[in-house]
Amino acid sequence: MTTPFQRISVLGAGAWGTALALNAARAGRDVILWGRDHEALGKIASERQLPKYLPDITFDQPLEVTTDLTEAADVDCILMVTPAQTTAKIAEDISFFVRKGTPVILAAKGLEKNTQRMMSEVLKDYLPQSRAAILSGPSFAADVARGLPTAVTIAAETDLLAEQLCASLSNGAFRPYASSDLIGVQMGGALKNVLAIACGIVQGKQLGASAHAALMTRGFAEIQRLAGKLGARPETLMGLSGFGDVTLSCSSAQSRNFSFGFALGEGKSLADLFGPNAKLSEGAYTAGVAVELASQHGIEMPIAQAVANVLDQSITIDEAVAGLMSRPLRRETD
Ligand SMILES: NC(=O)C1=CN([C@@H]2O[C@H](COP(=O)(O)OP(=O)(O)OC[C@H]3O[C@@H](n4cnc5c(N)ncnc54)[C@H](O)[C@@H]3O)[C@@H](O)[C@H]2O)C=CC1
Ligand SMILES: O=C(CO)COP(=O)(O)O
Repeated sequence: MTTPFQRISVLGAGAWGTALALNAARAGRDVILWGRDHEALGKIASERQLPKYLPDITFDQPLEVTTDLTEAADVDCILMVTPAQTTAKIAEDISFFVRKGTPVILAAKGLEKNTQRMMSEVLKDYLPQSRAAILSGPSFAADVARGLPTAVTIAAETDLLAEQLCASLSNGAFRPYASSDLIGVQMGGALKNVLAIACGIVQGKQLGASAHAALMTRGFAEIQRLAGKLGARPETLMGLSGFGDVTLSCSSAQSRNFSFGFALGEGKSLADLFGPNAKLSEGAYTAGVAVELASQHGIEMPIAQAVANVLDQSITIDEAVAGLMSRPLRRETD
């Protein structure tokens, strides 16, 4: 039988970090949740609630919390669950305390701006003594926090480690599948957020269900092209962390990326959407990185390009739609 990692810390007490901490507790693990907001952590510990990120949910598990990174590093396994652009800083802050060989599961779905690094590359640079893993797949934090069922993929460099991590986090409502395709699992998760913004725009602008399905399909082809070029395995992209998460995030208003796009499509301004109470939309950061990577690798990603251009305000949504519809005709599978 695969031995689970018993003592687990979760770095990041937002929606997904808190949901994953609850999930690990349900799996029978000893969990400690690290965050920087004393007040929010206090509410999690004393009232079993996180109103800002998980409204209307009272947790079925008690959670131990800390603001001390040293304590959070003194565990058998770490889950890093803060936004992608913060992974480097947190990995750097904790690096002195993490023991050699500690598995670190990365759950952020994004690519780093400016450096274009995947999360596993960030980890290698700042926490080289750790063993990287990726958790990704169709999983809204609120669903997981409520204990609703889903399945995800956990990738690690060895099958044994991936299986151990799956055994550590699985419970009656959370079914992880093991993989050794770190690139495929993280690229699927990062790129689907860009496509979810595009699909939200189409819905918000009322371009119709046919446009939505066509965009999702062609966007998925783009994801397969870029991720495949970077080394992802095709079967990974057809799995939970690729097709599965595209299906979820591109068709549900529960997705923050989809609803960000929807609001844009309805005519909300970018200034409003990036305002002080803005919800995290990882795709807004990843769009530009995806386009840069595509250009470096000679890959066409017209939908990601259109999202990036709408976000940098170099074109309007109407121009983006017209541009996509007037591209030269070609074979579907080229
Ligand atoms: N919410 C969801 O349903 C899912 C989210 N994810 C991914 O998980 C990652 C985190 O997302 P959420 O938890 O949903 O976001 P969130 O916005 O709910 O929470 C982010 C948390 O990170 C903290 N944080 C931000 N900057 C920080 C810093 N520099 N140092 C320490 N803490 C910092 C915030 O205070 C907050 O507690 C994202 O990459 C997202 O794509 C993945 C799967 C599901
Ligand atoms: O990744 C997610 C679901 O699998 C969450 O998506 P959003 O960040 O768009 O809410």
